[in-house]
Amino acid sequence: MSTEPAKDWAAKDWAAFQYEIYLNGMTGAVPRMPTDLTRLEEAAERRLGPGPVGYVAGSAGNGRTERANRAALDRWQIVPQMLRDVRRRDLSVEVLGTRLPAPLALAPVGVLSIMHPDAEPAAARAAAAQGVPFILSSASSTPMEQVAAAMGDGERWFQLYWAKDREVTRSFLQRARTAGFTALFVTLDTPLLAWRPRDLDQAYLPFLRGVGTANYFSDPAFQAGLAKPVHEDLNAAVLHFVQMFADPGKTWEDLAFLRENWDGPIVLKGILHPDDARRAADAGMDGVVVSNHGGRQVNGSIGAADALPGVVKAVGDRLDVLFDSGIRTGDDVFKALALGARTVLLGRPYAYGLGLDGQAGVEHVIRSLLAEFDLTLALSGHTSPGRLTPDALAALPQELL
Ligand SMILES: Cc1cc2nc3c(=O)[nH]c(=O)nc-3n(C[C@H](O)[C@H](O)[C@H](O)COP(=O)(O)O)c2cc1C
Ligand SMILES: O=C(O)C(=O)c1ccccc1
Repeated sequence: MSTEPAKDWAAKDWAAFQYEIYLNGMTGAVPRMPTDLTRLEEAAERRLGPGPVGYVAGSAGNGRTERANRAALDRWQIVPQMLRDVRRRDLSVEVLGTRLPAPLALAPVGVLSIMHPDAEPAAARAAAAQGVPFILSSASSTPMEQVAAAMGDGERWFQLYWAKDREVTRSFLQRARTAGFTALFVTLDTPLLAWRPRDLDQAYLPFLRGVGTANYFSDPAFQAGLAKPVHEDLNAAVLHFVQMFADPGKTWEDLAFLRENWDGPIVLKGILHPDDARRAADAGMDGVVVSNHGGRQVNGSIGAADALPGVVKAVGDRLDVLFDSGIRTGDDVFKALALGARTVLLGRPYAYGLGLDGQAGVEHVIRSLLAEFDLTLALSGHTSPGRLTPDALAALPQELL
């Protein structure tokens, strides 16, 4: 584990942003985007229309799991403590052997070009500028090598959709390593795409038009499975992508293949059951992301924050437990950390930020969330995310649920 101190600017930046936004009050200049990140979806929809925003906002079935994600966070309340000298705060955390300036990473989100033409490179630059890791999706609109170049000296984390074709997976891992990616996030909850009525009813499925296939279409192992080059038969290439990008046949035994082909940290994304968390630890994995894919896969599944304590109890001392699904505000970050997550990932809000203002929009989202989290931490009597425990929370009284 590295013990290097947090980058100097990191903790100060969120406080600087608090002042910058606050001092607008002297001139009356309002920010270009809402500082309440729960209002971004509505703003993005006005700008971009119902197709792309519907795809990002959408979830599985009738949205029960998305609501469960909110309910699972909302059922906890923070119990602030006073007179604890909170002038000096350090938001840094250690994750996967690396010190991060704050307990936040951008979740892998595919097809970002539907939100903005600058797509993944813009999100990657924003994340690097703020010192926050960007997890690049396998289903990105831009080939991984180009996104890696945009990441500069930021953390390079890659999310793998574990393809049916071994050679494609092997090739992705090799390319990712060559491009300088260090940690691998393997998403397990999407061996099939779920029933998503909003997309079906709008017939808006971007990858069926070839969006989000850049890593595949540029891959020699993928191309080897095509009768004609991609540009000569786009539909055949898209169908080939659809039938091989995921694999419902995988089992725990297959993890050995990834270990053999990746020498950095491996994190399993989409873990909800404590037994699965134990299997991940037994298989020598370095972390898990407690996540239900933002409610986009199993309708009726457990809210992610309701699954978090069980996973932390099962494996919190054996590997790093990360969390996503439903994080929207600073107090959500606080609650997830108090329940035992080491870091949270943010999904939809940064995609909306990208849609509204490109790289600057993503930076606005990161800075707003961390500024709010820093204030929540301080006002609740705490100075460091690593020291939060469930004692900082109380369960909402049953009659108010
Ligand atoms: C439009 C969209 C595309 C996504 N694409 C991927 C993906 O390619 N790989 C992946 O592991 N997760 C993907 N996810 C899931 C996110 O990584 C993350 O788990 C989820 O968005 C977190 O929930 P939140 O949006 O409530 O923050 C996607 C989510 C959205 C909204
Ligand atoms: O939409 C998603 O949630 C997702 O994970 C995905 C899968 C394939 C292509 C693009 C996005």
